[in-house]
Amino acid sequence: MDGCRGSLKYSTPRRIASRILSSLKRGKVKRIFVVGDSRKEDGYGDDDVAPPDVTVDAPNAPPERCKREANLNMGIGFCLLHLIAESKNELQKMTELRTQMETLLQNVKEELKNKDSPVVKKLESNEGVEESLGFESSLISNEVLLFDQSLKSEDDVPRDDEYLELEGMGRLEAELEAELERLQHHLDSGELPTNPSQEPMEESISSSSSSARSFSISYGEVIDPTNEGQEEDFADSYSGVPPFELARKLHELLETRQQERIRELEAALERAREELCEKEREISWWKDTANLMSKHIKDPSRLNFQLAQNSRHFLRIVVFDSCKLQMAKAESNVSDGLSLDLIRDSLIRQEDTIIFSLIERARFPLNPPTYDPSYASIHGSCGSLVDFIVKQTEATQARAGRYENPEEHPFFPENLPPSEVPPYNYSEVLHPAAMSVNINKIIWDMYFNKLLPLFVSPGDDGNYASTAARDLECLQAISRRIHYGKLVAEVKFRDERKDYEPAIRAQDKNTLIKLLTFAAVEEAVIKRVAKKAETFGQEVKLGEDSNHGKYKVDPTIVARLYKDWVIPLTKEVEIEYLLHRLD
Ligand SMILES: C=C(O[C@@H]1C=C(C(=O)O)C=C[C@H]1O)C(=O)O
Repeated sequence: MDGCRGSLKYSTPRRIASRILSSLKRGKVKRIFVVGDSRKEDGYGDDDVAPPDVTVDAPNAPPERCKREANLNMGIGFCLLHLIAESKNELQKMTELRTQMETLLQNVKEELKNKDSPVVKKLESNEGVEESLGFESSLISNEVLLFDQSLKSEDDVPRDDEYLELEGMGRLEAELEAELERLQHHLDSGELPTNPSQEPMEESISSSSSSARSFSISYGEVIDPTNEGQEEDFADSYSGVPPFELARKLHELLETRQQERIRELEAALERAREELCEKEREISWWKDTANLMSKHIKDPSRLNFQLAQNSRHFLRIVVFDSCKLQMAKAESNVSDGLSLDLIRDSLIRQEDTIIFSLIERARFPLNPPTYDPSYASIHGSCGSLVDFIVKQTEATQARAGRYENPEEHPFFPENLPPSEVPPYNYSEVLHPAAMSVNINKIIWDMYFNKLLPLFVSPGDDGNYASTAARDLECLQAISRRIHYGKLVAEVKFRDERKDYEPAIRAQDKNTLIKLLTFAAVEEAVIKRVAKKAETFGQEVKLGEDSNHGKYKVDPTIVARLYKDWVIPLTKEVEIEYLLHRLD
């Protein structure tokens, strides 16, 4: 280090430049010239010096004045050459000094890495630190700082969250610069401080030392004093801002920066998690939709009430449009086989089914426990036994494709499973509005609360499950017949479109009922079902012609069923369907 100190006795390039500038200011040269950046360590050679740009006061000055100025310029030129040569020497020595300092720094680093090194032991044993070590420690801190800055310089533009840190780094730089200036001052004066107590830095040392007491963790290669005594001793032997203080500030800055970064990353992670959940929900939704689409889009006429209940709004719109298109095709096709006669034939045939189902149900007494919700508590089911039977049967039949047929309507459409059988190409006759017409709740209420008590005997024979199964058959037959009103309405609408359309547009139910009603047909239906009930419900005995008025189901009740409920509810379905026929 002695050699280093000796080499620093020379004037610095900065001082040389300032002398030149001050001398030029005293002269008549108006514009100054640049010798070179004195802070550059590699400096300029003679060839590197830019030619001085000298301008005299006036181009047409008297000859004596020009001569004086030429002499002055020459003098300045010689002076400059001399100074440049001195600067070059100075820079060379600075370079050597730097090399020596780097070597020394490297040695200290290696020693610090080695726990048994005498330097560390010296620090740990609180035997004081030589001035040179203080200087090197400062350099180490400086190097760590520069290292950090070099990392930051990878980002050309500092991020917003780095401004705080940059501010801190600026403070550190200022402190280091002050330190270097103090060093420069000593170099200029030809001596280095050997005894810190003689320096006018006691205050600074004192404050730095006290703040360094809170320093507990060393960063990188900075030496960490482990107790107060060490710090004080170290501060005593140090002439400027202690390396501990610089390292502590650097450490705090880095810690703050890392904590902020962690918080940012955690927030980003949380946001990403939420977005992921949302995406998963969306994917699951699209999967459901795709399943429904794949099952129904091939044959939109098979869309039933279940789809109307379960599918999402947009799916309804898509399928609805598809259905409308196919409806137009169906209407233009005269051979779709739809006629009032055929429909009436079907209704007549269904009378048989209804009457036979009533006869079957009449085999059992009322069996009240079948309808008592408190009678049985079946796992996974709530409600009565008949509720359980109907729900389970409908679920099974739904999987078997029953409700793919537009003529079938479930009593519990909620949460019905989809069909698992290959689709059948049912004829596309009805308007899509048919999907939303399901009056099974009314039928359910009518059947259990009004009809059933009329045609079954009171009593309890314990056959509740069979009783419920027979009830379901009656319900399904009656429901099928009543919802056939959609087809009746469609055919009548097509036959007399010009009469129906104004009433539909006006949503005029009374006019629609008048258009739909055929009183003679209704009367014939009622008479026929009564006769069928007599025929189907008679006791057939060999050798006897007369039944003696005993029927399995009272024919008058069957007639009443049709008169009071089946025909009116059929017409209600017709009206509901027609009201949306032009949607
Ligand atoms: C079903 C028809 O439409 C209406 C309803 C009837 C019924 O439900 O049986 C009978 C006659 C009409 O009033 C039809 O004309 O056949």
